[in-house]
Amino acid sequence: MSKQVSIAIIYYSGMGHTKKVAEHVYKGVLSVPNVTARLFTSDEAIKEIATLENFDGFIFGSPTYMGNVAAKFKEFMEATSPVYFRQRNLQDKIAAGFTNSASFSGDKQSTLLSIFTFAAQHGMIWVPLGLPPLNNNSQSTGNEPNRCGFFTGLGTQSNADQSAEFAPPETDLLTAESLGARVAKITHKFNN
Ligand SMILES: Cc1cc2nc3c(=O)[nH]c(=O)nc-3n(C[C@H](O)[C@H](O)[C@H](O)COP(=O)(O)O)c2cc1C
Repeated sequence: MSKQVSIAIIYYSGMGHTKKVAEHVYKGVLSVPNVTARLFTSDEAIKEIATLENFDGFIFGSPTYMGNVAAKFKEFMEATSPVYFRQRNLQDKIAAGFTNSASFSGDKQSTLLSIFTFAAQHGMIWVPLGLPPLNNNSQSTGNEPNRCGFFTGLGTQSNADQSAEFAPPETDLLTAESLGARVAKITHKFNN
């Protein structure tokens, strides 16, 4: 019988949009058999930092604020340093990332690269989004999966004048589920 694996989704969200994306990542993870998952805010993760080594895979998410991860998410990143950087307890775990912001680009790539670098410093194994960007030709409707066109991780877009009740749109939430399912399947394969 294959071993059950566990995934932690750790995110920060100031106004709820990134939280909504995180919840759909979580839903995608749970769609895969023999996988358990837990959603942590970055503050919760800081308080329970010693429990993180029990997870097999991680999906990190932050809104893009001023072209990078939010300061509160950076606090979490730095909190892992004394505990894990020297002990290498997160070495060889699976990792992926997502970010949400108001503009289609909005410098989201910078945020994804910060999350990637964080994972790399811990020796984690990075899983990119794995979906082609289809919103890039004259036939595109703008509702394709990965409509923001990122490869490194997931980028979602929430209109600046819409609350988390209305943004990001359904297509981004489905893309988030796809990332969750992909990370769950790869974590499962890697550990079995
Ligand atoms: C301090 C601050 C900085 C921001 N910087 C950016 C930015 O660099 N690029 C962008 O596209 N949107 C930017 N935004 C917009 C947010 O990314 C957007 O509102 C996002 O949906 C917020 O996610 P949240 O509800 O999870 O906090 C910024 C918002 C704030 C409050």
